[in-house]
Amino acid sequence: MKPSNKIAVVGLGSMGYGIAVSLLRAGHTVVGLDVSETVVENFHAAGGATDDGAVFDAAVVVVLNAAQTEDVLFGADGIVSRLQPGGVVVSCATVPPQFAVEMEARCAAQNVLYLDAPISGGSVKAGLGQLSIMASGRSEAFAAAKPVLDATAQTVFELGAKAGPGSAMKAVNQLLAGVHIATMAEALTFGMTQGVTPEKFLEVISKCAGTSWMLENRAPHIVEGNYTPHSSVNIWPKDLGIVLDVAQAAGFEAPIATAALAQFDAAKHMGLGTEDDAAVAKVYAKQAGLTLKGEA
Ligand SMILES: NC(=O)C1=CN([C@@H]2O[C@H](COP(=O)(O)OP(=O)(O)OC[C@H]3O[C@@H](n4cnc5c(N)ncnc54)[C@H](O)[C@@H]3O)[C@@H](O)[C@H]2O)C=CC1
Ligand SMILES: O=C(O)C(=O)[C@@H](O)CO
Repeated sequence: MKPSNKIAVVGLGSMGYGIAVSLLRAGHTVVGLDVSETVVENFHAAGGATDDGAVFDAAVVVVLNAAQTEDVLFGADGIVSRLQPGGVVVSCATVPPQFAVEMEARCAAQNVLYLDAPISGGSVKAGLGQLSIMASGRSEAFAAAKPVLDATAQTVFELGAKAGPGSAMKAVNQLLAGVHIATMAEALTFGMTQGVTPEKFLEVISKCAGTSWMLENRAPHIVEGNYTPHSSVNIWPKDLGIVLDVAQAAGFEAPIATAALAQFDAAKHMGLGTEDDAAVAKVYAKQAGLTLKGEA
């Protein structure tokens, strides 16, 4: 790609918005696309370019799931048809590995490269251009995506020469991440039954061996009673569903991931799907008759 590239970012949510801002900061011309007009307008105000209909060098796709990704790539006005020959799709949503394999083949049929590029680090690191990216794809896809990766990632793991291994590694991460969030909520509310306040839990356990990245990232949301979604409850039935589907296909039992999924499913059924995933604590609080900050 040229020094200043024309890049589309499709999906300006918790992760995509920060990715788009990081690309702007690196000097690229960035068109932000989303079904929400409000976030598109916000991105324009932050320096996003107007879509003039011209072709893109790269499209970074950061929508929620596989169905949305497929629609964005190949549906009506699909972004693949807007890429120049040899342009690249950087596919960042968490999707099943086999889906990534299929998208790579369909892109190749239209002379477009595909990088399987799931992300980790949360919305703050997305905005700072400090994500970890678990990437796999052809060397040409890595080369075409380099300006995007340089602007958005602290660490790019090159996990294979075809799509699939990137998403497989992301599934491994999601097994841990989902279990860690649910376990943090379980321990925090268990502590409340023993007179340990959420504030004291966060202060003490974050400095002890039971801590985790997710505990330190998500427990403050419970302490503050602020469930504005940085990563929604709805992500977890999807991601742990992917984990368990992959596990089942491999003949592998994952009982702890299964238990965590049940807690996120319960949160979703309580109407908490669009809240921050720390709201899984409300499932435990309800069962135990506890009141969390911000709850009536
Ligand atoms: N939030 C997080 O901390 C992390 C999320 N992820 C993954 O990244 C992906 C994005 O996650 P979030 O940003 O949290 O989701 P989000 O729900 O905040 O953002 C998704 C955005 O895509 C937009 N969208 C949906 N369909 C569209 C379409 N057809 N065309 C244009 N825009 C469309 C939505 O309006 C929304 O703004 C997911 O696959 C998630 O699992 C990965 C790592 C961290
Ligand atoms: O950052 C990650 O890795 C994650 O998948 C979570 O923050 C889930 O949304």
